[in-house]
Amino acid sequence: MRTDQFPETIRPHLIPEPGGDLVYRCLGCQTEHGIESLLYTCPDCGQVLLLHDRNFDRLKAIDGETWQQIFDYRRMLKIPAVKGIYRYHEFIGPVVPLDSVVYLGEGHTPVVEANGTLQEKAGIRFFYKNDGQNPSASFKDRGMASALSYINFLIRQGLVDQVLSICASTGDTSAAAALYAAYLKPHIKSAVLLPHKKVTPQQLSQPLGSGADVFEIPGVFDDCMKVVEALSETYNVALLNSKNAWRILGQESYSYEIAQEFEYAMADKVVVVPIGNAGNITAVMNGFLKFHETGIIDALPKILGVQSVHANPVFEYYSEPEAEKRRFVPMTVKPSVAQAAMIGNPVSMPRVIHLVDRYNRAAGTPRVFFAEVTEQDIMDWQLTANRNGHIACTHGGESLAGLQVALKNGAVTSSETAIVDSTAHALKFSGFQDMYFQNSFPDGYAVQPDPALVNGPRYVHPPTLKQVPAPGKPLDPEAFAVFVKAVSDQIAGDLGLKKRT
Ligand SMILES: N[C@@H](CCOP(=O)(O)O)C(=O)O
Repeated sequence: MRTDQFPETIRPHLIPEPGGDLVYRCLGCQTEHGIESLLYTCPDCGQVLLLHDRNFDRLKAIDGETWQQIFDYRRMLKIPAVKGIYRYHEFIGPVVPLDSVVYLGEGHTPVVEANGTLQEKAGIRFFYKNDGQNPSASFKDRGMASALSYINFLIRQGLVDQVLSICASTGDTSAAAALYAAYLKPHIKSAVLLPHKKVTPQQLSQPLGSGADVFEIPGVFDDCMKVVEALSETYNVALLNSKNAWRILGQESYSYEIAQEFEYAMADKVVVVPIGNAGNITAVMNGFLKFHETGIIDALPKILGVQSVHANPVFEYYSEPEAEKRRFVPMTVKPSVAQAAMIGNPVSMPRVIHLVDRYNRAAGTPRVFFAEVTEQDIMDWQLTANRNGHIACTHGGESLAGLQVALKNGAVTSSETAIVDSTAHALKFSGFQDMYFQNSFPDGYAVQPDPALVNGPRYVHPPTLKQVPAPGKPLDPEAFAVFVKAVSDQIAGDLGLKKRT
């Protein structure tokens, strides 16, 4: 559709123009800092930052319904820069001109309703949002598109050049960072730090394939994060973890997409997200708060944050019912199948504390809840989901297991509708499925396979067969006919097939 074919009321807003007045705002001392250089913590007090639009109120001059139409009409545009997370430009990164936007196909991931069997088992109507269908197969691409678009903007203005991006990762962040940095070659090079042997082979292959410098460090993610923080304090590098507030802005698109997908009716919705470094739950709350403040959504949805009992510092913090008595205590994590969330000291914890409070106050009632789940339940629910036509990763299993806990303890009721986050592609974590099927989980995980969920390939080589084909060694037609008959008879027998009459 050409722009002159859109309704007149929408036309002036269709193609976003740079605007807004973004600053870093410190969550500790509230000081604001300019965005001309990349800041990760407040130079005055060391606390984490969020990006704040000092001119946010200008967005309220457009009513909520018109905004809804703007986003809906923008769906039809063929301009790459607004095909991804920048469809919500005014809320994601208003200062970034469209020609600086880096679009690799991120965002607008499918929202898939669970089939009847799975909904019945789960006891609630629910949808998976498959963020594994992003370019590097996780939700981190949303944040990288934002952070790298901003860096690209700085490069184009001649404010920076030859950037070295750096991040600590349990796998997904490094894959996303390396991918987006590779796209901006030669201006950006990337280096990633991974905890040695705590990243799946598929995830390790991703930054290697994108040409990043990959460093493996003894310890766990939290140790890598400390090294990355030290490097970013001492050297001229661009930190790409979600400590970088531009990452949070991009990940807010997850909330905007859910709102748009459900026609902006959020009153009866529950958004379920797993928590690791806590950047995602931060972004999800902040995103919904912005849409609520501008009247784009009718209400704030419930948010359910889920952690494994093996890495549950956020859950532990909120398990103290009296707010004044809560103390955050970083923990030492144990092995978890939700490996991307094996984090004991989430960098966004101060943001979570700040935003949970704001969210609940804006809603006028508690709307943010937390659940902890066992490793066993994570695996069982992941496999159950996938047996019902999904591609949930272990974190998708964790989210679904958390929804069960919330239904049992009454935080969520069966009359609501849940949107469950599968943060990455199931294939990144297929090794855990193998361990489950082969009953080979090391003791630390405490996972025992449910025989009803176990599966494995069956090798078919009937003993009567004298010859079988091999690569480059086809059988002669007669021997091949014997082979086909013997093999198909055995498979038909195994499957209990009846002959055609
Ligand atoms: N799960 C993460 C850990 C780092 O998270 P980030 O969002 O702070 O970058 C990963 O995939 O590495």
